[in-house]
Amino acid sequence: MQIIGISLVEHENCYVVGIRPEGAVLAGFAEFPGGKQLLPESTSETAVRECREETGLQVEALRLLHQEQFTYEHGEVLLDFWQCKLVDGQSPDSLQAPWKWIPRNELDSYSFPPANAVVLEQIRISTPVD
Ligand SMILES: Nc1nc2c([nH]c(=O)n2[C@H]2C[C@H](O)[C@@H](COP(=O)(O)OP(=O)(O)OP(=O)(O)O)O2)c(=O)[nH]1
Repeated sequence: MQIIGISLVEHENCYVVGIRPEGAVLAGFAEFPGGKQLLPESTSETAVRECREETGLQVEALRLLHQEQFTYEHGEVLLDFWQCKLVDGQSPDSLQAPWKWIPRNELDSYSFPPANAVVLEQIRISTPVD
């Protein structure tokens, strides 16, 4: 099973969202920044590292919002979804294209992979952190 760390980066009621590229598994689906755990890092470290590598944003992980085990055709994954915020001094404008800040109430209009359903509902009913 693959262990995946994912960043749910919230800032002023918006979240960082991308579209999975051609050639990737689940190409064309929306995604939060994340990827495979590289031992010996923890999944919160994975989430922070992948966010920096993929989006240019330096974030800190606040808490594990949800853990989801899911079986895709390409294999079984364990997804750790970490609620994250920008570190002090990190401008939201540093977000690299094609990633975007998407308002919470617009997340519904994106097609995320099925393993994201529960965490998306949690985000929908949660209170903004800042
Ligand atoms: N990043 C990300 N992956 C997700 C989300 N939802 C979801 O089911 N996944 C799945 C798709 C993949 O099976 C797995 C992430 O693996 P990946 O292949 O993108 O990881 P990676 O960036 O380390 O990949 P690579 O460098 O080896 O290509 O998690 C999500 O919101 N974000």
